[in-house]
Amino acid sequence: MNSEDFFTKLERQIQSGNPFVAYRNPNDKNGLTKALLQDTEKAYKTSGFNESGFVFAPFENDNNAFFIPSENAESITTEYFADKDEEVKKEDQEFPPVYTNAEAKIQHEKLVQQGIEAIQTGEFKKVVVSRKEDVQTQLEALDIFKNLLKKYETAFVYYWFHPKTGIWLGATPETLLKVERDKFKTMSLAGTQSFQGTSNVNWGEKEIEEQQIVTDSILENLQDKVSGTIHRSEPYTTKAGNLLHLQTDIQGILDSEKSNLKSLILALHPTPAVCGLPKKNAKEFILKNEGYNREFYSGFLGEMNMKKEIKRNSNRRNQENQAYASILKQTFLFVNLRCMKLEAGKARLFIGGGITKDSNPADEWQETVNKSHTIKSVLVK
Ligand SMILES: C=C(O[C@@H]1C=C(C(=O)O)C=C[C@H]1O)C(=O)O
Repeated sequence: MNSEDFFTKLERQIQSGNPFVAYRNPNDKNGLTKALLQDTEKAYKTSGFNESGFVFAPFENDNNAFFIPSENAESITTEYFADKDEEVKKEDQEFPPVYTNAEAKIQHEKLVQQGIEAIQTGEFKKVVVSRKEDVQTQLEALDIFKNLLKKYETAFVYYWFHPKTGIWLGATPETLLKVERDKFKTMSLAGTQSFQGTSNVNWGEKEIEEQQIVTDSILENLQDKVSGTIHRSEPYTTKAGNLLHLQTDIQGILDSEKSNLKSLILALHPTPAVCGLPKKNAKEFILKNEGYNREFYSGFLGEMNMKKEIKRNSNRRNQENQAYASILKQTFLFVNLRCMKLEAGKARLFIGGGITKDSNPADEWQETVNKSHTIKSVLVK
């Protein structure tokens, strides 16, 4: 449908108070933006991950993953492209004043210091600590969503609403897991620096080690679930908004006797990109010391066992050019980063960063400030 109709439908759904999700997968060449509109306010949960729909899972508590079942939702799509002129205008815009709350800074630096000390005593090798920040905004959620769509073509952009979770929006650069037939893809993403006009940059030892920990852990956790070798790229620099990260692409073939979607999710989530290593100790540290509830930040979300129709010609020389369609199931999950929870006039931002033995508390604070720009820049008209 055309974009106007798509957004009108979405507006009606918002008014109805029933759950929905609207989203666009990264780098979609057609700008394909989809929505699933649930027809009742019922809360569906999944713990088996074998249903078809859109899943929205928190950082912690495996039995609390919400989902919108395909069979109980209307599916609509549109091809939405950013108006380039409008986009340029946005790029020119100043970020809202950088939020410098002295107390928040002291608190975060203290948390980082605690993390470093726990690493020194051997509790774990890496931990990801985060904070929340509340920002005023006059914008409606739908306008924020449009801003995200316009600004972040390479990210997974979404707008989720459920009466039980509230409104969440984000633009995440991180794939948790993509599965199509027996092929899977994931990534190791860590290490951050500000984008200063070029992606041709050097990385320090701290960032290289921090990202290597994520790669090694993903490879180890997937080892007994695949058939044959797991392929991985060299680490490379990738751009996400105003930031650069180190990324390694990981892919392979699944062994269907040894794995299913649930076992893969449990093996990966939460990766050391958002939790730490070893997982258990790092998670305990986070839950005990962060001092707030992450809720769905650093959880995961996306299409789960969604039917996808592949059209292809049976024979190129076929004069009738008859198309044959085959249906396959696709899962495309992302880590919920660079996100916010929206309440009346207020956006709660969630931002974190990985701590290793070489971390510096003041730098880690600055990293969270830089990361918060991804979201802050879409909260202005
Ligand atoms: C935890 C976040 O990001 C993660 C942590 C990173 C880091 O520590 O350098 C980089 C990318 C993400 O994997 C966040 O954005 O909140």
